[in-house]
Amino acid sequence: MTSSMTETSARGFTGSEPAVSLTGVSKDFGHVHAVRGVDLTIAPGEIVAFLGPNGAGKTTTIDMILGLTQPTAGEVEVLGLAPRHAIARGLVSAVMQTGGLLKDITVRETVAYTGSLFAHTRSIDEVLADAGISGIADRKVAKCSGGEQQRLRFAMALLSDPALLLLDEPTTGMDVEGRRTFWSTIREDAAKGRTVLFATHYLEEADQYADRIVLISQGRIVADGTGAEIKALASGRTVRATLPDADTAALAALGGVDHVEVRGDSVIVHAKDSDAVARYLLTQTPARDVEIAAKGIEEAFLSLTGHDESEIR
Ligand SMILES: Nc1ncnc2c1ncn2[C@@H]1O[C@H](COP(=O)(O)OP(=O)(O)OP(=O)(O)O)[C@@H](O)[C@H]1O
Repeated sequence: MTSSMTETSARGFTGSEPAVSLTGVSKDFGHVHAVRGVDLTIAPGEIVAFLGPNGAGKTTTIDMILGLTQPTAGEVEVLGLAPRHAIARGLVSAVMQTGGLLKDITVRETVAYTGSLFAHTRSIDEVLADAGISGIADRKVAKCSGGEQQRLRFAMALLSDPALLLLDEPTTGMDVEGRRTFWSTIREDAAKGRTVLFATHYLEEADQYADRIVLISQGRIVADGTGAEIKALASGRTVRATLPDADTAALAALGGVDHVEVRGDSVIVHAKDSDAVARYLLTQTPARDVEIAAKGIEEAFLSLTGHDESEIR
């Protein structure tokens, strides 16, 4: 056990409770059902990606874990405590996407200023080193790249030595190299035992940096597994064609077809063997405008949410 985790236990967290426990959690904003009946347990030390398209409910769920918003129904526990209590004990920190930095002070001054707001914190040099920004400690925030500013936010989040770190789309706007450096810093730190939950739109990012991916769509968990398991769901291709009155049963019966959908005059077929579908459409039907595309994550969500939930869990 590291000294930091011993210190964490002194704040009432023994490490035996789940880092995050959501039971039947829903959140409505008026008539918008942002989160619908989510059950999720994250064990201490896991690195979990919340993967989902725009509006899936990722931020709303993270906000509930942070105690920033209350669920309409269900229960949220963080390290066995109500979110607000866990935050008050410094057990949870967050790295959000933007905002919160003063441009005219240096990186070190920013961390020192944040540290001065807490009663007990780790040393400034230690968190700068863990976030990989000791070398730019005297640089003005305004002169830091987007990636460096995110690592500064990460350093600030490390001051309380949280057991749980939440990151909401932390690499938005960063280039590939910036992303890689940012994530290798996070992973190195997480290896010491910190639990990390991050939201992302990118399957690749989730696959590379998380141990487990929770796929969320329209407020529901539609899949939960390793990167390889989730990638298998997102593999295959989509064949689209203009075909009024498509015989969906015949299409669904073709080998390797996962899902058939009709939208107006178009038919959309998700399939492992797209050639067989295209051949069928072009030779056996009056289909026009046949297009084949790799099934991206958005298509995977569509095909997943088109299934009965019990089939894909
Ligand atoms: N304060 C609010 N008032 C009304 N509707 C809201 C509010 N916050 C979120 N929503 C709605 O709830 C749904 C889920 O939003 P949320 O921000 O959680 O999704 P997300 O997965 O984080 O999306 P993104 O990737 O775009 O950040 C959306 O339909 C959104 O418009």
